[in-house]
Amino acid sequence: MPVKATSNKPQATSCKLQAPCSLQLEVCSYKLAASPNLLPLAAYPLPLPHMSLLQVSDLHINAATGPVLRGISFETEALKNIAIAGATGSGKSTLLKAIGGLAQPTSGKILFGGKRVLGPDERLLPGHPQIAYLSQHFELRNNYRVEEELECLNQMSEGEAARIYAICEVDHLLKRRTDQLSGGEKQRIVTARLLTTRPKLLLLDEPFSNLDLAHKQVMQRVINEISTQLEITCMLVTHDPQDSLPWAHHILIMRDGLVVQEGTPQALYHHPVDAYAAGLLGKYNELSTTQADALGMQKNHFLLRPEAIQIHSSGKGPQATVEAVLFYGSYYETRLRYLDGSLLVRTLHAEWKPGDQLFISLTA
Ligand SMILES: Nc1ncnc2c1ncn2[C@@H]1O[C@H](COP(=O)(O)OP(=O)(O)OP(=O)(O)O)[C@@H](O)[C@H]1O
Repeated sequence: MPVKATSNKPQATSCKLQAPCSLQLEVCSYKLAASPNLLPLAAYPLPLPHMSLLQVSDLHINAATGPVLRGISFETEALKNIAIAGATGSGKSTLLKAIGGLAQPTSGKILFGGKRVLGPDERLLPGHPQIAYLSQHFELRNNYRVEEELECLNQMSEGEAARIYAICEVDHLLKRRTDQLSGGEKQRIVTARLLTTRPKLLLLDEPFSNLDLAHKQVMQRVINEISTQLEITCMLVTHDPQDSLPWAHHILIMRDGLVVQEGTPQALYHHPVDAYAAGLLGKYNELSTTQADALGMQKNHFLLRPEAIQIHSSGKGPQATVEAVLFYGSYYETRLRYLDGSLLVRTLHAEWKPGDQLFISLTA
């Protein structure tokens, strides 16, 4: 019987670093039965090419209110784009924070380049030197120039930093004050600031959630360049399948603190384990037995994507009545009344109107 994650948010504490400048770190604090002792700072060698970049094994995080992560295991290689999808409260942010050393595991292991990632209870300064976490709640100091903000964590030469600023499309903003920026510009500056610390893994927590289409497209371009030009592995939490499907090499589907399915975008889109997984990656129809039988499908219960059904104005086969036709720019969605339920069908053209009787079949 799965344990439901609670709806209480974690205690996010802000840890202000003073030197060389202040940076907000989001650290999750959980009440643990026993906190491990402080361990000495470890050396962080780069992972060898044959090694997994990241290995998460049986990761559990318990909050005072109940389990948040309940035994997560997966591994990934360098330069594979990983997307994490899941309903609100399924544990996506907590997983990212644990990977970044910002949330303390209750049990289980996170290895980065073969070495254990220490949690915030085990390090004086929470976080991992080669893992950067871009929070949904990033901050810039007020009344500073962008170039001053960017200097604060910079470990790079002038030329290298200039490349980062160009990739993040902030090079034209360097002389601006931080209170004269849009949300999207601020986000790219925080991203550039993180990149000047030379991370090997960049964790992006819903980076598109507050952006309009134009800023979103810029950020998508920036993220692509970060992995291709800078060779930094990116892991992205997103609610939108339009962000994850074309970008990811591998997707993790989370539910109630568990990874319930993982695989390539194609495998997950076409073969979801259940309606929950199907719904996270796009629209779907869940056919009744009657509907499935009439379409010649064997199973009692069947999930069908809207584009897996064809509409014909004449012919033979099951009939359906048009209820609504919705225009989405590059395609139409037609809602049909079909036997004991409805059906959503995606088409490029729509020559029919509500009330029309049509024939349907499965796409070959
Ligand atoms: N420190 C904590 N104490 C208590 N509950 C917590 C704590 N951290 C997380 N939770 C709970 O665990 C669940 C998972 O939270 P998390 O923020 O990781 O989910 P999420 O999938 O990222 O959600 P969203 O998509 O809304 O950002 C939520 O129900 C949250 O309230």
